[in-house]
Amino acid sequence: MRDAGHPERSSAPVFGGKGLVWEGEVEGKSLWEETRLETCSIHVLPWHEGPGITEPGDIPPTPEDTEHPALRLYLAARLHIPPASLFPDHTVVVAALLVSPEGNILLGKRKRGPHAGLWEFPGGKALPQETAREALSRELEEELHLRLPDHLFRFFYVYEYVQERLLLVSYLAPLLHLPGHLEDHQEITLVPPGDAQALSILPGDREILSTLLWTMERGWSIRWKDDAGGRT
Ligand SMILES: Nc1nc2c([nH]c(=O)n2[C@H]2C[C@H](O)[C@@H](COP(=O)(O)OP(=O)(O)OP(=O)(O)O)O2)c(=O)[nH]1
Repeated sequence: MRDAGHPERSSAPVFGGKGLVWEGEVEGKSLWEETRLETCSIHVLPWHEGPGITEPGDIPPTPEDTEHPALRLYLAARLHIPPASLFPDHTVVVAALLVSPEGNILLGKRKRGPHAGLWEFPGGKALPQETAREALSRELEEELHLRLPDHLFRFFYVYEYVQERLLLVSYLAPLLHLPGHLEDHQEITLVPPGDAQALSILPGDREILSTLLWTMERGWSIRWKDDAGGRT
């Protein structure tokens, strides 16, 4: 795994902070399941200009066709391209926002290391050859013996730790079952996203949560509705 604090790297931001992609819905159906990108409308929150919406047809076909880092990572996720391969000078960390049927989010309290005692989302560093889904599946299995559902990515948020050259990418997914094992965490909790902000968490996670609340205040639900492979 690459060292996030490598001294030879410059600290110029690629993002200038953060980026959000939220998939829209058509007739209540998550567009993640749509295979045709041209039918998809997504909300993008550029870090400088405020919220914006891309219309169907505006979405570039591949990550190479856009300079927009959040869109690049979003397209990589949809097209099963390893996210770390797009940003070879960065460490890419994938984190899962796992939502219970009640709408609570799962957090774990770190057992060891520099962040011991802090709450975080399950996840870890993506290996260069891994897709986001593969990296998350591996981390969730290793850390918590948790199975990753088929439904993923309706909320997709990128936070950059500029000095560390670390990109924290979060993906929303339904929590299918409770963890069977705690490897890296001393305890876990399930809390409403608003309450999670009162816990001791890392800066990137605080941004993720406040952006999640921002979207929820605008009526975007974090709960899964139904259909193939998901649950209500
Ligand atoms: N897992 C996780 N890491 C986070 C979160 N928020 C956040 O800023 N980070 C940062 C902390 C670390 O600098 C980095 C992840 O490191 P990690 O230690 O979890 O990665 P890893 O599981 O692959 O562990 P290792 O093999 O490098 O020890 O991302 C989060 O919610 N979950």
